[in-house]
Amino acid sequence: MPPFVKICGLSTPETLDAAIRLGATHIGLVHYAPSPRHVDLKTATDLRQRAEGKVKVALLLVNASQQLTGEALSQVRPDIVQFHGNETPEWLAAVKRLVPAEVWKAVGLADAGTLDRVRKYDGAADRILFDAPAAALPGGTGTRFDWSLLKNHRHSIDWGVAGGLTPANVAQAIAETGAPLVDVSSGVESAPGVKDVDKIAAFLKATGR
Ligand SMILES: O=C(O)c1ccccc1N[C@@H]1O[C@H](COP(=O)(O)O)[C@@H](O)[C@H]1O
Repeated sequence: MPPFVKICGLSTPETLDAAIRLGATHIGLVHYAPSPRHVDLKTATDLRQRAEGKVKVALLLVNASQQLTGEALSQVRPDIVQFHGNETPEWLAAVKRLVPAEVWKAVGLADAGTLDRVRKYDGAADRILFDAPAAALPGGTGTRFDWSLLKNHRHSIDWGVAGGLTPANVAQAIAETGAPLVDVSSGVESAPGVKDVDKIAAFLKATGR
């Protein structure tokens, strides 16, 4: 059974429609001003409504204030909120009590010890997304981590792999980690923030979707 596939950082109706048509199970909208994939809340809401009932929509936030988080979630009404900064388990649990959305937490996977430390999110998050450790930006940089850290990985909640995935390496990432979900952003772009439909197609094909 192929993993779930999330295409993150979509910002136009055309690329959103293509991702859905080509078989993505999830799409991501980035609301984080420093990102080249940032969309304002009006655009995020329009794209979310366009995708309604066709694919699961994640809204990605990074260390957003309480006010911004509330505004974004009540306006966009995503299926999933993906926290990609230093958000605490307590913060995730508080959000989960308030909104009817899945809560995901991205974590930079630097070493085997991270796998133990990340268990603090069990119970607060619905899914852990393993990504490369944060660099200039906390994600979306095309940097991969050592997939062997996830060999035979078992987790009590759902999880997935992100970071530096491309059409050329995603099959290997799936084979090495057994990830139930893979997430890609810059690996399906022709320039930062510009999604490439041919690369999205190649990526989905390589996952078995
Ligand atoms: O996509 C972004 O611009 C972004 C900005 C800030 C935090 C996370 C971001 N994207 C997420 O990072 C992973 C990895 O991206 P990439 O495939 O290595 O480019 C991506 O899957 C998004 O979920």
